[in-house]
Amino acid sequence: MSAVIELSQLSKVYEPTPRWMRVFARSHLTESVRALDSVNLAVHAGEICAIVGPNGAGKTTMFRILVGLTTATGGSATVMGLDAERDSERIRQIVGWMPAEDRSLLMRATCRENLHMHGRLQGMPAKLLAERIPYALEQVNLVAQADSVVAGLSAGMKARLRLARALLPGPRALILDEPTGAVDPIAAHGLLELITELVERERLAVLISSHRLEEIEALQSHALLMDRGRVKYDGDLEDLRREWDHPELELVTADHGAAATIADDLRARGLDVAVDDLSVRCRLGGKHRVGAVLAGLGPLADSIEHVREIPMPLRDLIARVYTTGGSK
Ligand SMILES: Nc1ncnc2c1ncn2[C@@H]1O[C@H](COP(=O)(O)OP(=O)(O)OP(=O)(O)O)[C@@H](O)[C@H]1O
Repeated sequence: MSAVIELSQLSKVYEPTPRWMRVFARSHLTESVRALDSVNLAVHAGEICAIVGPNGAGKTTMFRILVGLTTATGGSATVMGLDAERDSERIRQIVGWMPAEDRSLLMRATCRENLHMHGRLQGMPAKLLAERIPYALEQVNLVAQADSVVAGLSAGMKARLRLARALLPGPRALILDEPTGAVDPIAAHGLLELITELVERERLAVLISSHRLEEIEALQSHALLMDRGRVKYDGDLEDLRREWDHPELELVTADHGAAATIADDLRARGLDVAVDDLSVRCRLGGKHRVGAVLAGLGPLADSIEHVREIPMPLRDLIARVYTTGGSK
């Protein structure tokens, strides 16, 4: 099956602002910035790919290239085989785009009016819009609010209206830049559930960026970890965990003497150990696996009452990928 969204060696360098323009520019570049450096990616129909990375990683630049708002300086970006630069008009008809900062909702207009105006600005004929607006409102559960003024809606509803806007053209791909940015955690959870259902129902290919890692984990998606324009990891979050997780092992012992003896034994095997009352904790990883660590305790294991393996939070897992530069 061929990919819906495909990036091949995609690169983008922002050139320094010419000297004569610096006087006029509010902010200007004195050196060139490599925002994307040979990025490869394939997202298929029905697949969500989470783009994760610190500020300046290149997420927004990638999205803007895909929707034709800026051009690449190397490589290519295609959606359903259409080139993001040459076929940008047609791409806009098959890609729904929800930008991160969006102050473009008309607060005094209704949801329906907002969708109508947006559709017209995108060049959609009125007849087509008359069909698409009720469909888009239904997809995001805003039918009851169709004629409500936007100013009176909750942040979660406003985010759903922005999603409805992205759905207007009947897209095959969705690009969502920080979709839950201004939304409280409960509404954010609802929005992500809605997106997941949509993807399954409509078989959309989705690129999504979020600074909230717990959300990305909940999506159970493919993940592209980026740093300063380069790809650090490309794969399933589950595989990422399998490869990089250094879980914490907690052994709860019967008495203080046993806790101290077990801690000494583990330290002698090179593990970093902390003792808290009857509980002995150590971080696993590398050659240290749970089974081997427990087996190595021999008869000492008889004094263990409870064993718990605590996975690393996704935040720490990703930090490990960024900081260790390849050694697991
Ligand atoms: N229009 C521009 N002109 C010059 N440099 C830019 C421009 N847009 C982005 N950059 C630079 O390109 C790099 C990547 O920025 P980009 O906004 O794509 O990253 P990001 O991962 O989306 O970051 P954030 O999470 O902060 O939005 C940064 O160093 C940024 O300063």
